[in-house]
Amino acid sequence: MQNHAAKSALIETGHWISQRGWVPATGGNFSIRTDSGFVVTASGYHKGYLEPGHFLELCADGQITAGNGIPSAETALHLMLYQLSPNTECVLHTHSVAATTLSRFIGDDTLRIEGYEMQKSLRGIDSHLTPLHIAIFDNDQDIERLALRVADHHTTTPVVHGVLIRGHGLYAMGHSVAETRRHIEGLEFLFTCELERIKLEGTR
Ligand SMILES: CSCCC(=O)C(=O)COP(=O)(O)O
Ligand SMILES: [Zn+2]
Repeated sequence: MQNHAAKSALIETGHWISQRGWVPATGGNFSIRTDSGFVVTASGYHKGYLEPGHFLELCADGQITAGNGIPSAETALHLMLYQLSPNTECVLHTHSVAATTLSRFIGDDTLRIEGYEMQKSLRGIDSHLTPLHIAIFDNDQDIERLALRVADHHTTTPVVHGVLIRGHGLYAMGHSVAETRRHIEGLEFLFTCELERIKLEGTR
């Protein structure tokens, strides 16, 4: 994809994600793999109101080649996800209430989801009986260290659809912008269902 088309796709994706309440304030960041490297959102902007000037262009090794401002504070994690999965074309990071609270409630390092038809919204899953495992990493203000922890985990348990950062949000990935959006939407739905289920079970 060319840089111009990538920025347009992320602006439209930002509207869509923001309308769902998944990127409040300045939360979240987005990127796409391009013909010349990557396009990533600049740091500190509201992702529902992105403009063409709110992006940085990076070359394949992550160095800035064009754009104003500073790249997202979480760029290192985006770059690591592309490095781990050569077929990944887009990474979308959200700060939804469901992803933030569920990742804090689950004390384990994995969220296990099973029994939902909507698991089939994720690439490679064709039954509600196929267990879905989403890794949860403790949050860290040192994003390069966090990215290395994700890489270390990936060596034994490949990251396929995305990861949760505890008390922070979701990183979703896909082989196209459309697939990444479908993964975000499917995962957010599943997280909301799990939160509701946990709340209901508490009243039993
Ligand atoms: C209040 S948002 C805190 C930073 C963050 O987690 C995020 O997703 C946005 O950071 P960016 O530098 O990409 O704007
Ligand atoms: Zn974030």
